[in-house]
Amino acid sequence: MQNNITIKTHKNGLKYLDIKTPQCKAMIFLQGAQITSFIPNDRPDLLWVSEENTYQPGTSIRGGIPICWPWFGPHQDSKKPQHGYARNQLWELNSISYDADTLCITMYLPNTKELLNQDLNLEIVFKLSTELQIELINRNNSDETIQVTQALHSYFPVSDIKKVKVNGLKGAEYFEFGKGPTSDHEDCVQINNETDRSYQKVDEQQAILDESREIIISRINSKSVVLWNPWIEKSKSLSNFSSIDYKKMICLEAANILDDKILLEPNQTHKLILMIKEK
Ligand SMILES: O=P(O)(O)OC[C@H]1O[C@@H](O)[C@H](O)[C@@H](O)[C@@H]1O
Repeated sequence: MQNNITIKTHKNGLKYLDIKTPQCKAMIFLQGAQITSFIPNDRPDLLWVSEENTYQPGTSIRGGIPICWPWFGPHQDSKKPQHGYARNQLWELNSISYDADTLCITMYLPNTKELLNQDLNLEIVFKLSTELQIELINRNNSDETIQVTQALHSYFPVSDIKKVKVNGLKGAEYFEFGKGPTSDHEDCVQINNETDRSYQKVDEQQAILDESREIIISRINSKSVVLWNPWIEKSKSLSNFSSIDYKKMICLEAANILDDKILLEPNQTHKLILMIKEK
């Protein structure tokens, strides 16, 4: 099969890259530079996306990997959007190349100066082969230190949330939002209720152990991990999310938040790398 990359229009007008290579299939929306599907050859999708999505321009798609930037969670100023600007903005496509079985797509967020009133650049690189690699690159072009919190808010599909285990978090300190600190002593974390945890200074690799497969998530320059499932009550207040969606997904997010915030010096660059594959 040849590489086949086309720009298509989804319902309600959102544009996305429809990608087919000999190694994988994928969908990346220009809004939010949001990848919503990554299918390595002949395997099930490694990303989850809700069927409830309305794909409205300006509204974050529920699923795939939304980008939280330049802040994570709610802003002190309640007029500013939860999880920052990047996920709802239109990104520009910069380049597409194919080398050594890997398709490389680079995009950048335009107009960051106007949005933030700060000279901070954000770029993303998708490297697609039988594995998915994403690089999120911040560059401070100003002469002042800039603080950033961020996450690649990955939604993963699971067969049944009650049967899923997550390893790689043993001993790491976490804050259940609003409470903490606490830490896990078990080899694996299991989810039985609403879970919204930020693990700090945590190992660089976790795995989601599902009945029939294992998804391996590795991170570089991402000191925090957010583990999230809204369970039943919280689901009711979420956009683009059905009452049973919580059973079929788990978020394990490559992040730098709370005490792991990034302090970017003038002219400094920070590159977070996330790698996702099936074992
Ligand atoms: O509904 P949103 O804005 O996409 O946020 C979803 C969730 O994202 C998680 O990363 C946060 O830890 C949760 O607190 C939040 O509820």
